[in-house]
Amino acid sequence: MPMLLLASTSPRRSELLKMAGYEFNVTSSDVSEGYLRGTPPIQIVEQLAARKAEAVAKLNPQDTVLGADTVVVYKGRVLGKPKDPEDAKAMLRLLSGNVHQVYTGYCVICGKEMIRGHECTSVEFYPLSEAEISAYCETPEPMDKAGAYAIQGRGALFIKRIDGDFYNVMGLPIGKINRILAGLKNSSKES
Ligand SMILES: Cc1cn([C@H]2C[C@H](O)[C@@H](COP(=O)(O)OP(=O)(O)OP(=O)(O)O)O2)c(=O)[nH]c1=O
Repeated sequence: MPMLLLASTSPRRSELLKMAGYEFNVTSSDVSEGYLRGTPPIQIVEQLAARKAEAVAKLNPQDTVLGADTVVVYKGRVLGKPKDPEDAKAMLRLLSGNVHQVYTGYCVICGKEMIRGHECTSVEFYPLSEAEISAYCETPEPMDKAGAYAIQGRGALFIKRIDGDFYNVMGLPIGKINRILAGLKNSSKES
């Protein structure tokens, strides 16, 4: 039976799909997250999401596959996951007191159909003290998150304002994805 496959090991993406009532399997795509310096963020997240989905779809052509990728962008600088706690501190110093954008690219592949796109959310941080940044970076929370914070975790304390989809910041714009998946179901019923 055709399945929904999430081409992502991100526990947050699984959590959001589960919350939305989907039954799915998780498959790691093992796609390298490299991109060329200077590539626009929209291109980065859409291409990486497509690479992740394509790698899984190739091995599971009968299934519907969802890939996604999230980056944080501050003044044109693309911040992925920090390399180590010092890198995480440097990212948070940049974001402190400022507005940044979070881009999540997504790609859904179902047979010959491929739907890709992105969602952008603006996030404003309160000014953070050096003590706050250091204490946060002693916890594991920032290490596997783009921009070195988790809006859904203790990083919530940094947030002054957001403009856009909260779930997009967590790694998956679930409302939009649900509409795309529902559209696929309806179009397969019609044909
Ligand atoms: C900004 C932010 C990011 N994140 C997470 C979402 C993503 O999981 C992660 C960015 O890394 P990604 O490379 O998008 O995803 P991933 O490595 O976790 O999973 P995979 O490559 O297998 O798809 O940062 C949060 O959980 N909360 C936040 O507030």
